[in-house]
Amino acid sequence: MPAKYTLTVLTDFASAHTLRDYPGDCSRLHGHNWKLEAEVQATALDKVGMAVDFKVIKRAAREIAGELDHRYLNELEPFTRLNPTAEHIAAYLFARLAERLNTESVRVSAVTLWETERACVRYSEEA
Ligand SMILES: Nc1nc2c(c(=O)[nH]1)N=C([C@H](O)[C@H](O)COP(=O)(O)OP(=O)(O)OP(=O)(O)O)CN2
Ligand SMILES: [Zn+2]
Repeated sequence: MPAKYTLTVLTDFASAHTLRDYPGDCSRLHGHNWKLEAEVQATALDKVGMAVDFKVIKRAAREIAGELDHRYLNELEPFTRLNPTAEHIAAYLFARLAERLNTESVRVSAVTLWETERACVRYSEEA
């Protein structure tokens, strides 16, 4: 079995949302300090001995999360039509990160999105 390295970086953003059709108080405007864990897997190291520089992953995660920072998520695509649940936000962040970071030897393998200190969702596309 080939070697596999899993790298994880953590970033955060603050944003507000309302959950449409939610039968409870989350249907009212409220905010979260979201924590995003971006997980990247690689099977090879470069000549420095890195799978991928943490800085590269951090920059991508910060820039993409930054677009959601201090925003009302329901006003942003794709959350004008997709409910901004933790599940949908995690899937969105996964797709954006994969688009930016995936190469022949590096793949975004999972995104874990913490909505509160006690609840998170992990999104991946593993079989
Ligand atoms: N599966 C999901 N469940 C919930 C989501 C979600 O995105 N996916 N979102 C919410 C709300 O956004 C809500 O703001 C979170 O509330 P809650 O988990 O109840 O957090 P609290 O810290 O306010 O509640 P405690 O009960 O004190 O932990 C709800 N569910
Ligand atoms: Zn919420």
